[in-house]
Amino acid sequence: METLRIGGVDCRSLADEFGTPLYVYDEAKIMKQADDAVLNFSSDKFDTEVVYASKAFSSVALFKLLAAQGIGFDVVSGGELYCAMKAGVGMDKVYFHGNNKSDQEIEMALDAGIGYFVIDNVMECNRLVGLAEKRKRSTKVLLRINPGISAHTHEYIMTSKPDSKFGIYIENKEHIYNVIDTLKESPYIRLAGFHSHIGSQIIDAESFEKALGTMIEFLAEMKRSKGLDNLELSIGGGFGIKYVAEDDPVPLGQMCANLVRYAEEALKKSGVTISKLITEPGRAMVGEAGYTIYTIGDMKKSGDKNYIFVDGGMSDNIRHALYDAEYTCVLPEKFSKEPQISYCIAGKNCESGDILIADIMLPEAETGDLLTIYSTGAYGYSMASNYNRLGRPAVVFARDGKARLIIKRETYEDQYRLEV
Ligand SMILES: Cc1ncc(COP(=O)(O)O)c(C=O)c1O
Ligand SMILES: N[C@@H](CCCC[NH3+])C(=O)O
Repeated sequence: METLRIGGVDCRSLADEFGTPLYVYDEAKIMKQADDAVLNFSSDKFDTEVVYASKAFSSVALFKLLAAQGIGFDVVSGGELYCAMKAGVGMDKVYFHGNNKSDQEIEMALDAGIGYFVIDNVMECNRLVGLAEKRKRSTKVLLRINPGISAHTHEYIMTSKPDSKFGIYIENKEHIYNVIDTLKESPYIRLAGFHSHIGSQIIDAESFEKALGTMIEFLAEMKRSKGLDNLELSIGGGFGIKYVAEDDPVPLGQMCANLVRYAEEALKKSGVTISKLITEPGRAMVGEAGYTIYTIGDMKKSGDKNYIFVDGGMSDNIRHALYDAEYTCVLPEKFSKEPQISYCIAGKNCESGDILIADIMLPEAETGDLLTIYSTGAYGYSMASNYNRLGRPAVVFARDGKARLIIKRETYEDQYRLEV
């Protein structure tokens, strides 16, 4: 029988061995994305580094896999940093992001000897300088600049509007100079460069080029006004992936190659140099490699909707409820049957918005069938919750016909353990 295999393992075997709902990653797909990014993000004019934005999905197994490919890590919390530490990744390749790092998180990162803090605002800069001095720890810093580029994506995941909560707006020279001058005085902290990130799931290459061009002009201005040159520049991540048939994103490797070439040309024109160009893909590294397998439970017709209820829902994937995100799915054991019925795929959470796919044509479904949603590898598990006290699913890596558990299913007991 024709069926869907992930990493060479069929969905029924995965469901029987690990239960459902289940997150499954095709390990070879992740490695290919990592390889493509590292190979194509390179230049003979400056150093380059690919950093994985681990908010998309973090786990010790994944961090080990990516570290072995030479990739660095963007973390935004003590928790993500802890995961990187447990995976034993090189701390010099860790970048600590976030717009409200606590003192405790800053101290943890300083003590761990991370490579870079990406400073979000003036207050954070002052706290970091004070804490580094108190602990006698040195570190490098990138300052996050909001270049004010509006990219075509969902409003909730744009980060570069002038009033965005992230970074310092490019026109706010008072705050930018304040950070630069403060860091100049610090014996422990060195300003290594600047960072920008314009949003997520951006499909048009033009927005990235605009942001890069704006940041290079900004570097030229910093050279003129502050004598800063040959700094590092991070252009963030945000590269879109394919969720549904209409999505046609530029492949990650191609995007990386284009951005490097664009940067080389823009730098030449503007007369500034950089020592390193950094990019931070999250979604594009893991999104399309991830699948969620559910078991179909009850079904019902309500109004003109044919509901399929699955054994998970917004608690394991909130993206449709939050951003109207679209997905596609199959019944993996009815792979070769003609789609003939329009279904609404809903979860078991107690919320009307608990929908995973609003409308999709599938072959006739029955209770007990498996249902597999594609491209759930980014911001699925990482944004999962315990709503209604459903446990987070297990996560599995599959490769060459073998599957291995990398995160256990959360049990009632796991939740009860936190009670006092
Ligand atoms: C600072 C920063 N870098 C990188 C990313 C990764 O974004 P994406 O997963 O869209 O590639 C994000 C998230 O949008 C981010 O906030
Ligand atoms: N979590 C979002 C994107 C935000 C990316 C992080 N700044 C998503 O699922 O698409």
